[in-house]
Amino acid sequence: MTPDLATTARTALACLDLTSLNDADDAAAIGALCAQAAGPAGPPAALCVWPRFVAQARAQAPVGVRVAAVANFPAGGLDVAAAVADVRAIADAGGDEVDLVLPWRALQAGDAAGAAALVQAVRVACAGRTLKLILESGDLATPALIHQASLIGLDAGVDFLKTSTGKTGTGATPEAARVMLQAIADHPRGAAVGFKASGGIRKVADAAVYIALVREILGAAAVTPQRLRFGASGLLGDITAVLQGSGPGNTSAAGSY
Ligand SMILES: O=C[C@H](O)COP(=O)(O)O
Repeated sequence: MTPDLATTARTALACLDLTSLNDADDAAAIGALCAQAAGPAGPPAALCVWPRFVAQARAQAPVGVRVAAVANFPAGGLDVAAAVADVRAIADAGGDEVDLVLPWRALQAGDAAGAAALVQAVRVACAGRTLKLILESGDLATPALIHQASLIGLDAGVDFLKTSTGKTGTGATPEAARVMLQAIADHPRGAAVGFKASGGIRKVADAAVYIALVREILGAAAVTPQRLRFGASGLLGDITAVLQGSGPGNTSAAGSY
């Protein structure tokens, strides 16, 4: 049975990494993000910001909302020391989660070992924190490369596979999501790994597509913030509109998955 739009909106909110990763971000922008997280619809799963804003987000986010920050972002280079420095800055500022960009261009060029080495080094550097690996699936483009990138993350011990930075032409696609989800399902540690759709997700109807894929491939029990996230800078508005339009008593994020 297809969940109704309000149920989908509640699920999307509970699994939302409310994101602000603009070059022009300043303290006011992060303050506004934290205010959004405390809005009438209810709290998201996390905030996702630049490393320099982790301390402010930590101080201003509603209780229970996790703080994520990006590393090796957005370019996804091969500089291990710089990526590890990003992680250390996030950890020192109290961040809970790291969203790391895979060196996807290096992978495309045939340097899978170099890409894997950076992910492995970051996994060690952020031990104890949630690590999401951004594959930049829209640019990897082929199922074979998306699958290879997924295995790099799964073998390195990441906690989530994430589609996109939202900074290149193509963001999340159902086709790439299916490849990533199947890689998770087929991997020995897959039961402990989640999926994060990001890049261009603006409507609850967009989120419904990925919720259905997670339910189909990982099972209904995986449709929780522990195994499903949405990285989005422009989804909360539609979530709020759907929940407000669904009548009184439907503004809580708690809801069936
Ligand atoms: O998760 C991180 C992405 O930057 C979000 O992409 P978006 O701005 O298209 O929602």
